[in-house]
This record gives sequence, structure tokens and C-alpha cells, in this order.
Amino acid sequence: MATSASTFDTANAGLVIRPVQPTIGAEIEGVDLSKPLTDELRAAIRAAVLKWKVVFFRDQSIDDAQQAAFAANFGPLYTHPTTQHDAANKEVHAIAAKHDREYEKKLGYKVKPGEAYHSDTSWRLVPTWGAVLRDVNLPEVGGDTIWVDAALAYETLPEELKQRLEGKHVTHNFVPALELSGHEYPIVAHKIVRTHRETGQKILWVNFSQQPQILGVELSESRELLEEVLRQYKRPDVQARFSWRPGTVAFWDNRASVHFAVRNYGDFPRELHRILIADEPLWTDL
Ligand SMILES: O=C(O)CCC(=O)C(=O)O
Ligand SMILES: [Fe+2]
Repeated sequence: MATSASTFDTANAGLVIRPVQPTIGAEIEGVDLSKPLTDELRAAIRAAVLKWKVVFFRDQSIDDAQQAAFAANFGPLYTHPTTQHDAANKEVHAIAAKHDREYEKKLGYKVKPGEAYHSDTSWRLVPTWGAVLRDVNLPEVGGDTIWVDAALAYETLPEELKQRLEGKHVTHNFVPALELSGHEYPIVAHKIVRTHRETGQKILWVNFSQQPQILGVELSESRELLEEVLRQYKRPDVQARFSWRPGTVAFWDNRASVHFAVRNYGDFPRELHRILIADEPLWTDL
């Protein structure tokens, strides 16, 4: 099937950009992430992340230090409080199947996959803007990740719901922080409908792994509205579902998307390494 040539930004610093959905997700060819980026490449990759919300690089061969160096092209790195520090690369956060089970044990309840559409560090007043994730050990089968276009999720809401959500705040409660890192954090509220400060798009932004509650309405209304948001996130047409294979690096705009790790890999081990990129206070849009 021919796709309109205009959807491929081949002019960008020699990169070939292949979208996986019309508005979210694109594979990028033509760059070796183990090497320092030129200014031109850095700008082209940043533009692609803003446009496609999540981009994927295949056939890469990088270690933790190279992953950190790549991420540092796009802002200061942020060390998550639950990161188990490796002295050499303190920003590298291992996400592993074994860790999931330990994490659940610590929480004392099972993390329900159906409720786990989330953005990273939304419990911060200024959430991290981006993340770079690479595979370290993949299961023999499954282990996909889904990214949701949170702008399209907003755009395709019925008008009546848009109006009900407008101006409302939702909580982001970093519940496990105390158990996992020894630090307490305040419960933060962000607008449900946020304006992305770089693209100007309106974004539907709820973190379903952090006990969301809409402020200023009855609990029943909060639950009903959040159910509608979750319904939007689950629509296949707003999602890019991505299959990992060895040598993959994903880089996403955390302000424009939410994501979901699909637990369809049985007892196979799975390990990914993630690096978060901090943002400026400007975008908080509180
Ligand atoms: O394990 C995955 O596929 C994604 C995990 C995740 O939520 C993250 O890296 O922020
Ligand atoms: Fe995440």
C-alpha cells in the first residue's frame, strides 16, 4: 500500500522516518546512537519525537553510558527515587519482570494491568518530559509496549465530555514512594486537559497507576469521568503497539502520551533500561 510521501520526513538530516500509526509512533532509520549526535541530528530527532510522540530506533548496540549520553542531548537527566543505583550510571533505571513481582510484594497488592496506563513521574510538580528505553533482555514471546496518543484521545472525545473535563484537576499520588525510596511526596494535582507547551495540542492526561481522583466533584462523578478517559486510552485507533526485538531504543514525549506495558510474556524474564529527561517548570500548566 502506498502511503503519501508527505508523511515521511526523509529530509530530516538524512533520517528515514516510518510512521506506525497516522499520528503516533515512528521508526527512525539512519542514525547510530552509539556515536555523538550532530546538532542537525539532535534537532531532527527532537522534532520527530514532538511530531510522533514516540520514536523507535532498531538495530542499535549501546550500553548504559551511551544510552545516558544519548538522552542527555535532550535535557538534564533525572534519577527516579526508586532507581537502584549503579554507581557508574546513576540515572539508569532497570525495569524488569522480577522487579515487577518484588514491587507488587512491597505494595501488598497486584498491579492491575488494565489500570496501568500512565505517564512517568506525573506525581512531580514538573514531570519529566521524555524517556529513553532500551531492551536488555527480552522474553521469547510477548512483552510489547503500548503508547497512547493522548492528544488524539482528547480530540476524539464527545464534545459534552470535553466540556465536563475542561479545567478539572486530577490527583497523582505517588503511593509507593515511601515504601520504595523512604521519601514522602505530596499528592499533586494536574489539569486533566493540558496544553502541550511546544505543540499547542490539548492532551488528555491521567495516570491510572496513581490512584487518580478528580477534584471538586463527587466520587461517583470522578469515577464515571475517569472511566471515560480510560475508554479513550483503550481505543486501538489512538494506540501504537510496539514489539521489541534486540537492539531497540524507544524515545517518547511523556507530555503527549501515556503508555502501558503489556504483561503477555508469562514467566519469561524481561528487562529494559530507562532514562528520564527532566523538564523546565514552564510546562506545568497548573
Ligand atoms: O516495560 C515497559 O514496556 C514500559 C515500562 C514503563 O512504563 C517505562 O519504561 O516507563
Ligand atoms: Fe512508564
